[in-house]
Amino acid sequence: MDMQARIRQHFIASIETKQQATEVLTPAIERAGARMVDTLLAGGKILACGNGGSAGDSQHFSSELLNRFERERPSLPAIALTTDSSTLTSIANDYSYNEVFSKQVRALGQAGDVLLAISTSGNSANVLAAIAAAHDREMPVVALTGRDGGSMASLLLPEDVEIRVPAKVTARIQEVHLLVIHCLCDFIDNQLFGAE
Ligand SMILES: O=C(CO)[C@@H](O)[C@H](O)[C@H](O)[C@H](O)COP(=O)(O)O
Ligand SMILES: [Zn+2]
Repeated sequence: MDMQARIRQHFIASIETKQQATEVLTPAIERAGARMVDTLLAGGKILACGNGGSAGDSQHFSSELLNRFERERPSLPAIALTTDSSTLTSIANDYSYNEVFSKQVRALGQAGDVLLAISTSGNSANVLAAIAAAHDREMPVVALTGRDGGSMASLLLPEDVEIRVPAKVTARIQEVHLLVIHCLCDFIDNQLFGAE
C-alpha cells in the first residue's frame, strides 16, 4: 500500500468508527453531561485521569473547563490529576505507579465531585484504583472506555456512567474519546449558560 493510501485508510477508519459510535454513545453522553452539570451547580468539581493519550485527554478536558470551550463564560472547576510531576513521581517512587491517581482522589475529592476516568482498554491499574477511591469518597464516575470495557466496566456502580466506544484499536477509541469530551463541554456550556 502506498503511503497516501495508508493515510486515507486512517481517515476512513476514523470516520467509520465515529459513525458506528453515534447512536450507541449519545444516550450515555447525555447522562454523563447531566451528572457533570448537577455537580457543577452544586459547587462541586471534576477530577480527570488517564495514561498516555488519555492523560492528554484529561488535560484537554480540564483546560476547556478552567479556561473556555467555544464561548465566553466564567471559569469552571476541573483538575487533571496527570500534570504534577513531583506528586506523580513521588507517589510512584515511594508507593506504586498504581496509586498515582487514587492518592490524589483521596486528597482532593469531595462527595458529589465527579471522576472522569479515561482508559481505552479499561484495564489500567491506576485508573481502576482511582475509581475505587472515588467510590470511597462518594464521587460518581464517568468512565470513557473501549473494547469490552475491561475491568473498569465491572467496577462501576449503577449511578456511574460508562461511555464505551465500540472499537478495538486504541487510536480509533482515543479519537472518539476526544469527540465525547467536546460533546460534554458543549453540553455543560449549553445547560449552564443557555443555548447559543
Ligand atoms: O496514545 C497512545 C496510543 O495511541 C498511548 O500513549 C496510550 O495512551 C498508552 O499506551 C496508554 O498507557 C494506554 O492505556 P489505556 O488506554 O489502556 O488505559
Ligand atoms: Zn494516541
